[in-house]
This record gives sequence, C-alpha cells and structure tokens, in this order.
Amino acid sequence: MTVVALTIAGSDSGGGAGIQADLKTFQELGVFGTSALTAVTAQNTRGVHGVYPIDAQGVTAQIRAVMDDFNVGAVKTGMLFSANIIQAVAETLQSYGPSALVIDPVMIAKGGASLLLDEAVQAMKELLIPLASVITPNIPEAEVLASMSIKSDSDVVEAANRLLKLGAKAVVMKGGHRRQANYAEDLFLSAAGERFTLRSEWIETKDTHGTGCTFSAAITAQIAQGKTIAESVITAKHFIQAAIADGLTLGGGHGPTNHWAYKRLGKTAGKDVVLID
Ligand SMILES: Nc1ncnc2c1ncn2[C@@H]1O[C@H](COP(=O)(O)OP(=O)(O)O)[C@@H](O)[C@H]1O
Ligand SMILES: Cc1ncc(COP(=O)(O)OP(=O)(O)O)c(N)n1
Repeated sequence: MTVVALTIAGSDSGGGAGIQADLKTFQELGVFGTSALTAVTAQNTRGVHGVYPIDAQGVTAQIRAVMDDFNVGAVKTGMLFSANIIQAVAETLQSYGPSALVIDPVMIAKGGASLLLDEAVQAMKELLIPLASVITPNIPEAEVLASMSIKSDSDVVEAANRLLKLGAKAVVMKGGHRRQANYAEDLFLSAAGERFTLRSEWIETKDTHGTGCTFSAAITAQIAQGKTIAESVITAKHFIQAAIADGLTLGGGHGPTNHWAYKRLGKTAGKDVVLID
C-alpha cells in the first residue's frame, strides 16, 4: 500500500529547505509526498530575498484538495507566516478529524529573515500546538514559544515541559543552536512520560541549510508508515545526521543537506547516533 504524507509549508526556490526539502525526504523514506504551499520565498543558499505569502483561502483549498482525495497518514507544518494562515490550517485540519501532526514551528531562516510574523506567535500557541502529535522547535523557537531564555540543560527541560502544557503530545528540543562539546543533542519528552536524548557527533560544516525541515519531514514520513513518535524521531535523527555528514557544497552560502545520504551511505554515514535514557 502506498503511504501518503502532506506537508503544509513554504517554497524555497533554492531547494534546500521548505516544501522542497520535505518532498525529497518523503521520497527517500518511501512515502508519497503531497503539499499545500503557504508562501513562495525567493531564496538560495545565501539567504531569503523575498517572501510572497499565499492567501489563507488558497491554503485551505490546497489542504482540502489533498485530504478529500487521499488517505493521508501524517501531516507536517513548516513555514506558516501569518496568523490568518495558521487559523486556516488549524480549522481545516480539525474538520478532517484527528490526524498525526508534526509541527516544525519555523520562525527565522539561517540568514535572519523572518518566516513567521510576530503577530502569528500567539495563534501558533493557541490554535496549532494543541493539535500537535509532536513539535520540533530549535532553541530560539522554543525560547519564543515558552517565553523564557534557554541557557542550561534544565532550561531545555523546563521549556519542553511548557510546550507540553500548551497541548503538544510530544516535543523534540533540537540542539543545532546549542552545541554540547563535540555533540549535537536533541531532547525528546512526551506527555506520556517518555524521555530520552539523542546524541550525535557534531559535524563541522557550513552546509546546514534546511536541517530542521528535513528532520521534521523524516519524522512525518516515519509516523505515516505506522511508527511510534519515539521510533520516528530516532530514525529521523539518523537521517539528518547522514544528510549533514555528507552535505552538498552547493551555492555560495549555507549549502543544503544531502537527502540521498541515508540510503546511499548507510544509517549515519559513519557518524554514530547514541540514545541516552
Ligand atoms: N553541525 C551539526 N552537526 C550535527 N547535527 C546537527 C548540526 N546542526 C544541526 N544538527 C542537527 O540537525 C537537526 C536540526 O536541528 P537545528 O539545526 O537546531 O534545527 P533548525 O534547522 O530548525 O534550526 C537536529 O537533529 C540537530 O541536532
Ligand atoms: C520556505 C522555508 N521554510 C523553512 C525554512 C527554514 O528552514 P530550516 O530547516 O530551519 O533551515 P534554515 O533556514 O535554518 O537553514 C526556510 N529557510 N525556508
């Protein structure tokens, strides 16, 4: 049976992040990818040169077109840009009943461009996060959503707990903005009480464009195929580790990760991922 996943996100013309990263990841993990565009960005490895949002009605129509025709195993959201779009996405998904939902709360691109208006943060907290099977913030995003600064390990745990209180069933606090010695550590916490850290070797590279999109898309693909949230997060960490380890040096800025690496080079391309309870 062909498994279908839906990504609701922005387009990255440079192909490393956004909808393009999601669809490449779905494909590599054996899932048929569908999409609803929220915005078009004029973007490359050097930065974001323009943001052109789709109106909320258009976003709703795309989601409906997919949901009315396919049996969608899991949905992910990426760049949502405005409160109007967030409201449209939340209401439309709810009208189809509960489905597995991975929220990557995209706010700011690597070069500093804003991909979420300030006015949209409250809508994300109130309307969307309560629907999340899992939310995958990086540290700056978690600071905004949890309304606190994150400096220590205990801050990471406290912020994750605050996100669970907003209604998410699970949280992955990504460690790409908080290097720990030679490691990139992601903390998984669930409302059901599961907790573990995924530790991988830190890879010295500037080619990390789209890491968050690729990681959350890999989680979505796994959930769509019937894996538990925890199993999906573990596989996704292997996928992103391989994709960064064998990154593509394309363009003059932050090059994209390599979506082929996980299948071509083996689980982690020689870079281990360790699960710490
Ligand atoms: N230099 C790196 N080496 C190894 N893993 C990394 C590196 N940078 C990011 N990661 C991993 O990539 C994933 C995405 O994290 P992060 O970069 O924090 O997200 P975002 O792209 O949303 O800012 C996480 O699993 C994180 O641990
Ligand atoms: C269209 C679009 N969506 C999301 C992002 C952010 O992607 P992310 O994976 O967080 O990677 P970086 O931008 O931090 O490299 C984006 N840039 N564009």
